[in-house]
Amino acid sequence: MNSGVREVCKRCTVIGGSGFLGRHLVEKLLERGYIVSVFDILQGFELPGVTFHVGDLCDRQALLPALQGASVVFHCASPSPASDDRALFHRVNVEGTRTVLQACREAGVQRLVLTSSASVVFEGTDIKNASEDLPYARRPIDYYTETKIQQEKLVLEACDPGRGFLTVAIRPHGIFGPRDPQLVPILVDSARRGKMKFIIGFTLNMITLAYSPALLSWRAEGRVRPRELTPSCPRQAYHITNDEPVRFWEFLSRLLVGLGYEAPRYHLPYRLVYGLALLLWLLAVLLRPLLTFRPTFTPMRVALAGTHHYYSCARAKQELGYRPLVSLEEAITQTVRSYPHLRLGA
Ligand SMILES: NC(=O)C1=CN([C@@H]2O[C@H](COP(=O)(O)OP(=O)(O)OC[C@H]3O[C@@H](n4cnc5c(N)ncnc54)[C@H](OP(=O)(O)O)[C@@H]3O)[C@@H](O)[C@H]2O)C=CC1
Ligand SMILES: CC(C)CCC[C@@H](C)[C@H]1CC[C@H]2C3=C(CC[C@]12C)[C@@]1(C)CCC(=O)C[C@@H]1CC3
Repeated sequence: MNSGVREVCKRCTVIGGSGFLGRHLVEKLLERGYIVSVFDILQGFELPGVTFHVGDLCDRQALLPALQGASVVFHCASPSPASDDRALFHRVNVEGTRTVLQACREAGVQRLVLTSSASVVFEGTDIKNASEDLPYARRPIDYYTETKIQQEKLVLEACDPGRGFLTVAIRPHGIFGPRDPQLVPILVDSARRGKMKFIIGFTLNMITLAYSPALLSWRAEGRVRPRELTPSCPRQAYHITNDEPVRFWEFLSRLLVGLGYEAPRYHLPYRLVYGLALLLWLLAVLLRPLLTFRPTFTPMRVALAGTHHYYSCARAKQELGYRPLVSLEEAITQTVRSYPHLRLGA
C-alpha cells in the first residue's frame, strides 16, 4: 500500500466530536494514528492534528467539507436526553441523520458508525440480559428514545454493501467515565439538593453500563466493521456494555459514597414516584409559556431507577471481537478519582 492510500484509509470524521463520547473517541483515534476531523455545533477543545468544522449537522453544505476524504464517519451527535424539546430531537436525530447519510454517500464515505442507544428497546418494563433480537420499544418513554429508534432504523436501512457503503449501530447503555456531563453530575447535584436519600422501588434491580474509555479503546481500533457484514446479512446493531450487570442502587451508592455523600436508604414505592414524575412532566409542559423548570425525577429516570435493564453483548463479542477492557470496579474507581471538584465540600 502506498502512503497516499494508507492516509486515505486512516482519515475519519467524528460528528459530535466536541461532546463527551465524541471527544474521548477523537483522543483514541489520534493515539492510533488516524487523521481526525470533527464536525460539531461548537468547537469544544483544541488538539494538534484535529481539524474542526463548526456547523449544524442538518446543514448538508456545512457537513460535506468535513466528510471529504474520510473512509469512516462516527456519528455521535444528539441533543441531550435531558431535553424535552420534541421538535429539536426530530430535527437533529431524524432529519439530521438523513442529511448525514446523504452527505456520506455524496462524499464517498465507506463506513458509518452510529452511536445508537440500548434504550431503543426500553419501554419502562424489565429487560433482562436482552439480545439485539428484542423489538424496538412500541411505546418509547420519551422523545429522545423515540427519535433514537427512528435514527437507528434510518442508518441500518441505508446499509448498501453492493455500493460499498456499510453502516452499523452500536448501542451503549448508561455511558459513564471521566468528563461525563450527565450521570455523575446529575447524581451529585441531586445529592447536594438532598434528593438522593431515597431508593425508588426495589433494591435488587440490575443494570449494565458502559465505561467510556474502555468502550472507546475498542471502538477506535476500527473493529466496528462486522466481519459478517455481507449482502445477505447487512443490518446490524450491537449492544456494548461493561458486561458486568450490577445492582442499580449499589452502583449509584458506590459513586456517591466514593465522592463523600451518603448512600440512599429510605424506600419509596415505584408506582408512586413514577406517577409523581409524570405529573411533574405534564406540569412542566403546561406551564412552559409562564415558567421553565426541569424536574430531576423525569419519568425516564424513574423508570430506569426502578426496573431491571441489563443487556447481553454476546453478539458484539462474537462478531466484532469486543471485550470490555476495564472491570466495573476499576471503572468506578477511575470515575470517582476524575471528579475531585464534585466531592462533598469541594
Ligand atoms: N451518554 C450516555 O449515557 C449515552 C449516550 N448515547 C449516545 O451517544 C452519543 C454521544 O452522547 P454524549 O457524548 O453523551 O452526548 P454529548 O451531548 O456530550 O455530545 C453530543 C455532541 O453533539 C453536538 N450536537 C448536538 N446537536 C448537534 C447538531 N445539530 N449539529 C452538530 N452537533 C450537534 C452536541 O453539542 P451541544 O452540546 O452544544 O448540544 C455535543 O457536542 C449520542 O448519540 C447519544 O445518544 C447512547 C447511550 C448512552
Ligand atoms: C435521579 C436519580 C433517580 C437517577 C440518577 C442517575 C441518572 C442520572 C442516570 C442513571 C442511568 C442513566 C442513563 C441515562 C442518563 C443518566 C441516567 C438516567 C441514559 C438515559 C442516557 C441516554 C441513553 O441513551 C440511555 C441512558 C440509560 C441510562
